[in-house]
Amino acid sequence: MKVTVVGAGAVGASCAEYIAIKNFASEVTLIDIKEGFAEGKAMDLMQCASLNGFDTKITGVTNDYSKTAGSDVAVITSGIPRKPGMTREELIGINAGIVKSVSENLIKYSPNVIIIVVSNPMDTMAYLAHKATGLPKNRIIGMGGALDSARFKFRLAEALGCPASDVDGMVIGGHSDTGMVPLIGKAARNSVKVSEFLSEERMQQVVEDTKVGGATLTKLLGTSAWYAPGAAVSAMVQAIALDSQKMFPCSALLEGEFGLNDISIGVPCIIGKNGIEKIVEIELSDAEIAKIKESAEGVKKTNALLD
Ligand SMILES: NC(=O)c1ccc[n+]([C@@H]2O[C@H](COP(=O)([O-])OP(=O)(O)OC[C@H]3O[C@@H](n4cnc5c(N)ncnc54)[C@H](O)[C@@H]3O)[C@@H](O)[C@H]2O)c1
Ligand SMILES: O=C(O)C[C@H](O)C(=O)O
Repeated sequence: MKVTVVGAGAVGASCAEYIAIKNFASEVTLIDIKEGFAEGKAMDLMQCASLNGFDTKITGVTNDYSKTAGSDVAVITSGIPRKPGMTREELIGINAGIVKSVSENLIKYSPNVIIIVVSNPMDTMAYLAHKATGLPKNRIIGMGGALDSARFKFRLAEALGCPASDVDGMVIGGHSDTGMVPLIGKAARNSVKVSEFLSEERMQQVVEDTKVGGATLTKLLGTSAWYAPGAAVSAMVQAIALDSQKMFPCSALLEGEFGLNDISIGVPCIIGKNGIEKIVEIELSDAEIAKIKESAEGVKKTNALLD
């Protein structure tokens, strides 16, 4: 499998590194607009091959899309990250133009590619990639929910005093500080609902900490996070490569699912060799439905800025 990662910055490089370490892809091409940057990152990563025991060939290229030809999967991380105090939505002015031109360039050389959109504001950027490319809806996947769910599990494990591997939980809705919907009522520790262990107040704290997970890290780091985002993307690419049929919440173009239309937003999806194999319409409580509808209104407001 050939994977292109657009943007060799913090998230792009982290994603390339995790893909290589997991050793499931034959080739990763990093592409960036900054002269020599992707080449440098690729060389640095390739010098890890003998140390970390991977065979994936990583190459870097400056803005030459012919070198991305024949990619099975492309990950778009190009664009600016937020600074402390900013929202993801404030990035739209710069990132929309980047994501549009990158998507168009990618499909010129890789007509069968599956695109994973990471750049923020991610749900709107995924929607834009659909509009710019006209690709079938299974082939454009927004990454947000996989990361938000990992952060939810981290916060749940912290509250429960247990390893994250004991915990199951999912975040749907928009990938924004206010729009995320952590499904706390369904979260469990080894099949036992977390409400058996945690007070209502503590569960609410977990929900709130999860929703501002990205902002909390941005404040600490001075820019947004990259390790968990890179790991989340690589897990999705792996599910495509191995046709795992694994369920991740992803930003998918909806046509009536969950009562929503003409929007890309986080919902549970089965990921396999065709990208989004299926959107899973899980049963939601009335409160959860109200929250996802409110979240969708927020995403639609941001989408309207594209016009
Ligand atoms: N969806 C998520 O869960 C998630 C998680 C983390 C970061 N992000 C987003 O990902 C994006 C990247 O974050 P980062 O921390 O890697 O930023 P970064 O600044 O470290 O890297 C971005 C890279 O994109 C490159 N770039 C800019 N325009 C380009 C173009 N037209 N073609 C190719 N490359 C181009 C830049 O030169 C830079 O190297 C941001 O928008 C950030 O908000 C999203
Ligand atoms: O928080 C951000 O701006 C980056 C990303 O969306 C994240 O959740 O880490």
